[in-house]
Amino acid sequence: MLHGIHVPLVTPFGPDGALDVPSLEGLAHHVLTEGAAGLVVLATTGEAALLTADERRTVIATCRKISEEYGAPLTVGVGTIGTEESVRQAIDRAVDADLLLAVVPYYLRPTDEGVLEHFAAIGAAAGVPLIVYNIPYRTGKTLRVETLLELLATEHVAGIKHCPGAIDADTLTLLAEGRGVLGGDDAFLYPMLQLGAAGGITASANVAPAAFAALADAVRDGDAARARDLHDALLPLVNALFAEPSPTVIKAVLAERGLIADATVRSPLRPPCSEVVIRALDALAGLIA
Ligand SMILES: O=C(O)C1=N[C@H](C(=O)O)C[C@H](O)C1
Repeated sequence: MLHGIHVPLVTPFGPDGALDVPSLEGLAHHVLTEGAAGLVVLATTGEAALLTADERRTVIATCRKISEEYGAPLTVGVGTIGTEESVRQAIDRAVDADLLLAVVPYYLRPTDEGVLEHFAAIGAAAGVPLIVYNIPYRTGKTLRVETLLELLATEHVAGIKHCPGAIDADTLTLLAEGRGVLGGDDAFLYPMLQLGAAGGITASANVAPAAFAALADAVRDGDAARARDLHDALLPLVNALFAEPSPTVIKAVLAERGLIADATVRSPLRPPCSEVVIRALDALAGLIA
C-alpha cells in the first residue's frame, strides 16, 4: 500500500470560506486518474488543523467513496499533541481508512520513550496500519535514528513519512536498515526513492500528479536517466510551491488551472504573492510542454 505517490489533497474552500465538496471530489478523481497511487486527507496540506469536526468527517467520507471506486488506499491524518486525544481520533477515523498518518507529538518535546509509547497506543487502538509522520522542523521534536528504527519495528506501524529537510546521516541509516520509509520533503523525493524509499506523500503532486507518478515509476523501473530528468523538471515547481507557507501557492495554482474553484485558505494562512504563483505556473507550464 505504501508504493507510488500518495497525494495529500488540499481542502478546497469557496470564496465565502465554506468547504467546497465538488472541488474536492474533482481533484481526487483528477489525481487518481493521472496516476497517483493513493489519497491522503487531513494532512498538513489539507489544513486539517483549521477544519471543524463536521468538515473533517465530510472530507473523509467524500474521499473514501472515491478511493474505493479506484481501488486506491486512503490515508487519513490523525494525531494531536496528546496520546489520549490521538487514540480517540484514530479509533473514530480508522473505520474509513486503509492507513492512518499520525504526526510526532509537537511542541511539548516529550522523550523518545514517550513518543514510542504514544505510537504504540495509537497503533494498538486503531487496528489499521499506521504511518508515523516525522517532521522535526515543524514539531520541534527530533528523534534518535535508533528510535525511528524501533518505531518501524513496532506492531501496527507500516511506515514513516520522513521529512528531515535533508538527506542526512540518520536518513541514510534509516533507508539502509528500515522498511516502509516514505519521502515527505518534495524536493528530496527523487534521492529518497533512489535510496530505497517505498514511495512518497507529496503535496506538489496536487498540481502535477502525472509527473510525480512517472518519477516514482522511473525509479522503480531502474530508468535512472528519466528519473533524473523528471526530478530536474519538477524541482523549480516544488521550490515555487513551497516559497510561501503550504498549501497557499498550491491552492492558487490549482484554482488558476481550474482544478478547484477557488484558492481560499484559512487564517492564519494568507493568499500568496502573485510573483510566486506566476513562478509556479511557469514551472508547471514548462513541465507540461
Ligand atoms: O500534507 C502533508 O502532510 C505534507 N506535509 C509536508 C509538510 O508538512 O511540509 C509536505 C508534504 O509534501 C506533504
